[in-house]
Amino acid sequence: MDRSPLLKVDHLEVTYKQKQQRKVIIQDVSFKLYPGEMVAMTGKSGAGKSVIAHALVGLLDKGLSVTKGQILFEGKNIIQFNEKQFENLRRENIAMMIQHSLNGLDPIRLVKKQMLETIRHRKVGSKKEVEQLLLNLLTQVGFKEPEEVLDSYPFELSGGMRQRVLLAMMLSLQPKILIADEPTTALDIVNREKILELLKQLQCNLGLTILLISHDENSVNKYADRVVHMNEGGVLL
Ligand SMILES: Nc1ncnc2c1ncn2[C@@H]1O[C@H](COP(=O)(O)OP(=O)(O)OP(=O)(O)O)[C@@H](O)[C@H]1O
Repeated sequence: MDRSPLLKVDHLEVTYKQKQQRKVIIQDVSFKLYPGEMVAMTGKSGAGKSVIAHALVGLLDKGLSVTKGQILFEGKNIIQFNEKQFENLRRENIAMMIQHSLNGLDPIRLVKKQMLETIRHRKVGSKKEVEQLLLNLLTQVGFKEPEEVLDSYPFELSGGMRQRVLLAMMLSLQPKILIADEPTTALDIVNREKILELLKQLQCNLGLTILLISHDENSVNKYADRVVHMNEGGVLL
C-alpha cells in the first residue's frame, strides 16, 4: 500500500541542558503515524513518552531541546518551527490532551464558556450555529443530555465526564492528529475503558489519527492498531 505517513519521527534525540549539566533524555527514536490509525506509545514511567509528545507540538520544558533528528508532519520538518508556527500547528493540526488534564478545565467556569474559548479561531457562523456545534460535539463524545453539560461547571461533573468534555474541546479544533497523553490515569477502571472505547469510536467514525500514550500496555493493546514501546529514552522494537 502506498501511503505517506502523517507524522514521521526520525532518529529523534532530546537533550536536557542546563549550566554544566547535559543529559540525553530521548535517544534515536523513530516511528510513523499513518492517517486514520491509532498508535499506542507505551513504556514505564520515565521512559520518555511525555517528552516525545511535548516535542511533537513544540511544548518542551525549559532546558530541553531537540538535538538530533527530524519530526515530519505531512512531510514538513517542524523542528525549526517558531512559537507562532507551533501555536498554529496545535490549533489546526495536532491537538494534545495533556497528562493529568482533568485539571485542564477551570472548575468554576461554565463548560460553554471554555468550549467557546477553544473554538474562537474557527469561523462557525451565527450564535445559534455555534451553540449547535457545541451540542453536537458533546453528543459525539457520548453525552445524552448535552444542553445540561454545556450549562454546568466542571466541578459538578465526574472525572470521566470532564475528560469527555476535554475530548470534545479537542475535537472542536478538527485536528488531523490527536495526542492523548495518559487520558485515563485519573479515572476509575470503568471510566478508563469508556474513554478508550470512545477514542476508538472517534478513530473509526471520524477517521481521526490518534497517538495514545499510556504506561499501561495491557489496557491499550486491544484498542491500538500498533504499539510503539519506549524503553529508557529509546524505542524497543
Ligand atoms: N523538564 C525536565 N527537565 C529535566 N528532565 C526531564 C524533564 N522532563 C522530563 N525529564 C526527564 O525525562 C525522562 C522522561 O520523562 P517523561 O515524563 O517523558 O517520562 P514518561 O515516559 O512520560 O513517564 P510518565 O508516564 O511518568 O510521565 C525522565 O527521566 C525525566 O526525569
